[in-house]
Amino acid sequence: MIANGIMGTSMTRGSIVQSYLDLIRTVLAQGTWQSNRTGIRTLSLPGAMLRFDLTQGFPALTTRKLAFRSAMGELVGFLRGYRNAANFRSLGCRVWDQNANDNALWLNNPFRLGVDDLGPLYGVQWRAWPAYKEIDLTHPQHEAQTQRAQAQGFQPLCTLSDPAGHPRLLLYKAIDQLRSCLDTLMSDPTSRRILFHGWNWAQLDEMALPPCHLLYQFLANPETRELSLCLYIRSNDLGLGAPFNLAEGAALLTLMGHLSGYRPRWFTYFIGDAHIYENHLPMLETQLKRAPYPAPRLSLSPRIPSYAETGQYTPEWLEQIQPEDFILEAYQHHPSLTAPMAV
Ligand SMILES: Nc1nc(=O)c2c([nH]1)NC[C@@H]1CN(c3ccc(C(=O)N[C@@H](CCC(=O)O)C(=O)O)cc3)CN21
Ligand SMILES: O=c1ccn([C@H]2C[C@H](O)[C@@H](COP(=O)(O)O)O2)c(=O)[nH]1
Repeated sequence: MIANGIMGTSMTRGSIVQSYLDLIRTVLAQGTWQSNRTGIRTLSLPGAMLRFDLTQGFPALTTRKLAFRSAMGELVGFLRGYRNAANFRSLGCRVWDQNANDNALWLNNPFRLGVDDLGPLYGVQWRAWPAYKEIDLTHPQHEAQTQRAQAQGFQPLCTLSDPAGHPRLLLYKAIDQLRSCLDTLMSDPTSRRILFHGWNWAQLDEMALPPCHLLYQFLANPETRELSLCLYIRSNDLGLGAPFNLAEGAALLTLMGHLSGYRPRWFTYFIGDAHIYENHLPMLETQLKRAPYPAPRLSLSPRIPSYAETGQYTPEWLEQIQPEDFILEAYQHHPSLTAPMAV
C-alpha cells in the first residue's frame, strides 16, 4: 500500500512496521554488494526515506522484539552528553561496548582516554559542541563584537596574533545545541532553523565512530500544536542500527514536544547509505515471513511535566529523564532474533 513509507498520508497502525520491511525488500532487490572497513560485506542502496505519522503509533519493530530499554538507555546517555561505554551500561545499554574496546584503530588512537572511552561523540556534540570565536582587535567594531559574543556566553581565553601579525582575541563556549532547539521551540516556533547536528569536523578523528545519525531538524506548527522531525542518517545498518535509530528519533521528538507543548506528528527518516550486513540476512528473511502487529504507543512517565498541561517550561528534564520514563504500551511482537554487530 505504501511504497517505502514515502506516500505517508494513508499510514495506519499496521503499516508503520511495513514501511521498514518494504525498505528491507527494496535493498534486497536493488542493493549491490559492497565491501567496507568492517570486513563484513553489505548489500547497499544509496539513498532511502521512511516517513511515519506518529499519531498512528510508535515505530517499534514488531517482527522481532525491540530491545526498547536498551535503546532508551542509549538516548538518555546522549541527552546527558555521555562519552563512556560504562555510563551507557549504567543506563542498561551495552551496544557501545565493542566500539569502545574492540576496534584496533580506536584502541591505538592517541585521543582515547582509556577503557570504555568513546571520544566526544553524539551527546557531547549535542550538549557541549566546542565553539571558538576569534575577534580581530584591529577591527573598528571589535569592542561591540566582543560584547556581543560575551552576551552569548563566549568566554575570553587569550589573545594571539594571526599569521599577518594582527592581534586577535580568542573566546570559547560549549554550545548546548539541544537546549537551544528547545528554547527556540518556545520563543520562535515558526523558525525553519531549529536543528542540531553532530558532524564536528574538528573532532571526527577523536571519536570511536563518526556520527551516523547526524542532523535533526524540528518543525513546529503552532496552529495545530504539532511537532515534526526530519532526521538524516549518513550510514544505516538496517538490521541492528535502524530499529534503535527509529525508536530513539521518535522518542526524542515526543520528549521535545512534551516539554514545549506540541504533539508528535511526522517523523521523516532520510538515509544516505542504507545497508544490510551479509550476516544479518537470515534474521531479516525470517522477519519478512512474519506478519507485523499493529504499532504500539509511547507515553512518558507522569512525573515529567507536560508544558501543554502545566504551562511550566522545565527544560532540565532533558538531562533528568531516565530510560524507564519512556513507556511502551500495547507492544505486541514476534519472538526475539538477533545477529552480530560489525565492529
Ligand atoms: N555495525 C554497527 N551497527 C550499528 O548499528 C551500530 C554500530 N555498528 N556502532 C555504534 C552503534 C551502536 N548501535 C547498535 C549496536 C548494536 C545493537 C544491537 O546489538 N542490538 C540488539 C540488541 C541489543 C540489546 O539487547 O541491548 C538487537 O537485537 O537489536 C543495536 C544498536 C548502533 N550502532
Ligand atoms: O546509530 C547508528 C550508529 C551506527 N550505525 C551503523 C552504520 C554502519 O553500519 C556502522 C558505522 O560504520 P561507518 O563505516 O562509520 O559508516 O554503524 C547505525 O546504523 N546507526
